[in-house]
Amino acid sequence: MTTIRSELADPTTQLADPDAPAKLHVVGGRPGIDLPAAQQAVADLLRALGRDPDSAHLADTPRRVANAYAEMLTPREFDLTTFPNDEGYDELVLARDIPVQSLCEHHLLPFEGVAHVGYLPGDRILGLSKLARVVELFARDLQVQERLTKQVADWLQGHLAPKGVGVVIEAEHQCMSLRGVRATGSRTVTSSVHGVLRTNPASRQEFFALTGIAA
Ligand SMILES: Nc1nc2c(ncn2[C@@H]2O[C@H](COP(=O)(O)OP(=O)(O)OP(=O)(O)O)[C@@H](O)[C@H]2O)c(=O)[nH]1
Ligand SMILES: [Zn+2]
Repeated sequence: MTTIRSELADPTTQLADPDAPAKLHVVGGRPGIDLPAAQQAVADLLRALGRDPDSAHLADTPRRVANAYAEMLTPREFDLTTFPNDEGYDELVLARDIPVQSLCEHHLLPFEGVAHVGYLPGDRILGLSKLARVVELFARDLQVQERLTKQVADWLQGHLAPKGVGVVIEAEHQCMSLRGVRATGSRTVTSSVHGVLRTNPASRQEFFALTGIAA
């Protein structure tokens, strides 16, 4: 099997061709994280909040916080493994309840929930774990839920070229529960669908029914 490298979120490499490589190596980490600068910024923030970052209790906090943000903003790399659809499987494949953990770009607070990711295969089927890996690829970023949902759907459509793709994300935003409106327990639902799942009402309805969301 061939492994090729893809820039993060580059949708140019098609795997729809049966002769295409069976593995696409997807680069994980994001450029631009400067840990010493982040550490200094956390120390400055603590000071601005009236805390003493040099006190015994807080001495290691800037390092921990900088590392925590770096980890939360760095998706793991993986191989997008596909197989020929030799059996001509032509029904939906749906992975439900994939954990989603991301950071709201407005408040730098987490939003967490689940994604339901489905596709209608074309010439190739996808290793099942890869649906969760693609969710992580875009979730480990500063995000809004709408963009995250669309990026996962667009990326799968671009790289796998299936007959259709659907993504639903249900998440609770800590910026809406810990602070601000304090609407604890409210979950936001977003969706993005492509191909047959968008254009064919019966397929669309089946997809949303399988996710548990009324179409
Ligand atoms: N559309 C969208 N909005 C989000 C998301 N995450 C957080 N927000 C919202 O972004 C908005 C930012 O609004 P602002 O009025 O600038 O910020 P704010 O004063 O902190 O707002 P409050 O949260 O209402 O106190 C808030 O309404 C958040 O709830 C998201 O994923 N998608
Ligand atoms: Zn927010």
